Amino acid sequence: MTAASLEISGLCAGYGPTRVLEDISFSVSAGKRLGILGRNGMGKSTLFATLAGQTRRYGGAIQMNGENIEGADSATRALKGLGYVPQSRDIFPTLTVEENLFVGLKARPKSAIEEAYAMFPRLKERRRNLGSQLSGGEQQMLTTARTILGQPSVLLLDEPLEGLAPVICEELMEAFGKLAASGEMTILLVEQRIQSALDFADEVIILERGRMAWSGTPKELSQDEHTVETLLGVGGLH
Ligand SMILES: Nc1ncnc2c1ncn2[C@@H]1O[C@H](COP(=O)(O)OP(=O)(O)OP(=O)(O)O)[C@@H](O)[C@H]1O
Repeated sequence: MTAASLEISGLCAGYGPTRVLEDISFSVSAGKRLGILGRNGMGKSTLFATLAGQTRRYGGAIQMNGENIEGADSATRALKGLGYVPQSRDIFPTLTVEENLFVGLKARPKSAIEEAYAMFPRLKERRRNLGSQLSGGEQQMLTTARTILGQPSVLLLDEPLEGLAPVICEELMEAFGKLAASGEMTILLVEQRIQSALDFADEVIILERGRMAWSGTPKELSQDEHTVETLLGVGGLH
């Protein structure tokens, strides 16, 4: 597993005739962490779905390690190392935790699921439970672990903390921090919990009505009250 760089330039995309993203350009170096912020409906999930090849692209380029992938279908992008954990926590409800994890292994040996259990020990405790019997936090752990077993070089995490208790959020953010620190993955995180995203990220971008409205470091953002208030709709970060 080796982290890949990601370069997005002039990306325009949407759904059928509806344009959502306009002229999005940014890059993330291999092994770095990008936080993507913005209020509801500003295009964050559409950006991830577009990177994963699940929307209509009107123009622009997506490069992983310098290779253009915007013309490839979703399955090919996944094979090239793009791992996407959607907001919907797509697990198989009628399969057990362990069976769900087997799906993520692709051609890897079954023993590799120990990597998932090392990252999320709760999943090992619940390995014989059905997906439908899991709590929201456990479902998030399962869908994340299943994607990571595929050894992605770029990982897209869409609002992993949504609706979860603070203690579970901490557990997840700690696991993401370890993954990022391993240097084996480039991680893009969409998150409404602004402080969690800022604690995690090396760089941040903010989307506003489908366009890039701001980019900089977490430190620059936390010192820029005007941007925080106008683009994120909150009065301050501390
Ligand atoms: N499948 C779809 N078909 C048509 N329009 C869509 C679809 N999914 C999202 N949209 C529209 O695209 C725009 C951006 O939505 P998106 O879900 O990307 O925003 P978001 O920033 O991720 O919001 P949230 O934080 O609420 O998840 C919205 O106007 C939304 O209504």
